[in-house]
Amino acid sequence: MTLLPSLPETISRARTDLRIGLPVVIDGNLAAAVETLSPERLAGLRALGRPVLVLTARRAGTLKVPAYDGDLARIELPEGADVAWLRAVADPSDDLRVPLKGPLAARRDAEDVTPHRAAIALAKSAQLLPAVLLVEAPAGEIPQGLTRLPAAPVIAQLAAETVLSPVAAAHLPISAAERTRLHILRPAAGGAEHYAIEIGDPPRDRPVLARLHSACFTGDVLGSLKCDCGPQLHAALNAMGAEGGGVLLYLNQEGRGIGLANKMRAYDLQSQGFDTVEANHRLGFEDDERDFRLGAALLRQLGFGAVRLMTNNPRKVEMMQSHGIEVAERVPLIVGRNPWNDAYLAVKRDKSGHML
Ligand SMILES: Nc1nc2c(ncn2[C@@H]2O[C@H](COP(=O)(O)OP(=O)(O)OP(=O)(O)O)[C@@H](O)[C@H]2O)c(=O)[nH]1
Ligand SMILES: [Zn+2]
Repeated sequence: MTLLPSLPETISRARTDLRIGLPVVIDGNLAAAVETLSPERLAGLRALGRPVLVLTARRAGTLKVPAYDGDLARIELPEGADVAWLRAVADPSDDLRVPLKGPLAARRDAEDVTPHRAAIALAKSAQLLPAVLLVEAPAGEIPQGLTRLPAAPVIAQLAAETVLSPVAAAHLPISAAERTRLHILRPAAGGAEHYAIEIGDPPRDRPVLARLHSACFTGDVLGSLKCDCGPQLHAALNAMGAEGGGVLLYLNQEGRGIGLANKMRAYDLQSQGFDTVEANHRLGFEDDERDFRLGAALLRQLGFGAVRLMTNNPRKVEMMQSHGIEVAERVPLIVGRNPWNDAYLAVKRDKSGHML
């Protein structure tokens, strides 16, 4: 291990840089997150060349801008475009109040957009709006002291962040089972930690009752009626306690991987009439940004090879099976329905294929 940062460590630094408003350097381009960009740094980027606003095809689609790069759109900045203009284009919260944001001209020249793709992937990984400003800096004019990253390896690394190291574990009596052990595991690249809640004596020689539970602060902690996460969490723990053994993976993939701030943006859009999928798309995200390979890696790391998976989401079953975990049974987990989440559950059933 040299004293210099590895690629995962550099990515970890880059996430923080983007979140505090610093640009990063990707293959000679400076890239900054629109969400945290200051007027001074916008001026600094403009002094280097002609910045372009990079959006995902999902966000571009809601703005009626063609995504000539397939999954991305590179939008020219009109004269005088300031931080407020950039934010209004990137953030959909005002789309209905200020519907016309254009005209927006998208670049269609065949430049290599790998740096643009890496910048968007980093913004998503930093749980920021997936909108970045990118400018090619003339050689020799890249400011010293900024985090530098290679585009293609960043994309590959972000897609493969499933290596976790156990950090600590302890006995934690909970109401569902007094013999419970909480494990904390940390990814190599310094991203969010994830937890494994081991109930009783979960068998490793036969399919174990298991659940991959995605963090939901609003549901798990505040008892939100907008979703079914809280009741699912406690029903799963209680079932494992009653059975004398099970494992619940608590994956920090809040908001189906977009983070709590973006989930609250999505909730605000939902209060304007969009459904959960439309809201994610309007923000520039996919329906579901989670990487369930994490769950399979965690189960294997804890010595489990076969599960009876408590879920209504067939995609979780498929992902476990395709990543080496035998799913002997899908155990339905239909709880917590109420008038506030009826429509949400219906969208999960009708648009995301959940078995509800
Ligand atoms: N972006 C977004 N995320 C949501 C919304 N409602 C709940 N979530 C998140 O969705 C995740 C839970 O995923 P769900 O789709 O409800 O259920 P699932 O985990 O895929 O499937 P089950 O195993 O059956 O629970 C949690 O991370 C929640 O924070 C929403 O309206 N928008
Ligand atoms: Zn929830």
